[in-house]
Amino acid sequence: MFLPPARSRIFKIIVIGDSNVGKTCLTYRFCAGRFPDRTEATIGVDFRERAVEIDGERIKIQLWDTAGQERFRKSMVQHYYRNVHAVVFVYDMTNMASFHSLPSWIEECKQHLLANDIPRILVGNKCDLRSAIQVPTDLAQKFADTHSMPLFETSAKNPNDNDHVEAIFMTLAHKLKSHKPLMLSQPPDNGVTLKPEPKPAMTCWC
Ligand SMILES: Nc1nc2c(ncn2[C@@H]2O[C@H](COP(=O)(O)OP(=O)(O)OP(=O)(O)O)[C@@H](O)[C@H]2O)c(=O)[nH]1
Repeated sequence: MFLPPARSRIFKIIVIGDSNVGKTCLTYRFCAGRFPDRTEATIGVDFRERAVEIDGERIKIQLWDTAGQERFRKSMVQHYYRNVHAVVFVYDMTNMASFHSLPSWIEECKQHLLANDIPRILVGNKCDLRSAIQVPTDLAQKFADTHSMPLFETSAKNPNDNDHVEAIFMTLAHKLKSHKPLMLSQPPDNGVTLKPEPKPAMTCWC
């Protein structure tokens, strides 16, 4: 008897933070395995997806790369937060203002997310720009502790950090596996224009 293959469970993760902190580059690094050749300011939301295998189960990680610029996100905000399984807050380690913006991103999240127990992580990006770093690790760690989030410092650009970017999203994926995810056969259509990336050939990092 022919049995159709089981559909993968899908987890929706939103990536938020100020404009220019590297949200697009981080999501691209995880889904395509490399730094993008060029990026432009995200308008509304971009969407990337990657299938991974955890403990023998294939799951799909759907990354919602949101616009950091207020004028590009206004009308979209309610769509980002629908059915979210996890949140990644990103700041730029070379830009203190992006770190100081984090409380307002956390507040926005609080206003839109119904469940309080959604996994959240904090990512300081651009650690490759060593001489330009403005946000000390101990300050970021204190902030992360206050908000009960794990902190990761990484670089979407430095190829040596590829494994680290992997680890960040895979840590989330492991956490989510024990949560109750959405079962979807295609990206949700909430009236948002989603731009799927070409499917990269990826293997799972474990
Ligand atoms: N040196 C360095 N530059 C980075 C890194 N990540 C991103 N950038 C650069 O930072 C700039 C902004 O990156 P994006 O990924 O487009 O930033 P974003 O947060 O998605 O910006 P919005 O779409 O406006 O919200 C680009 O010029 C990237 O090349 C990194 O890890 N290191």
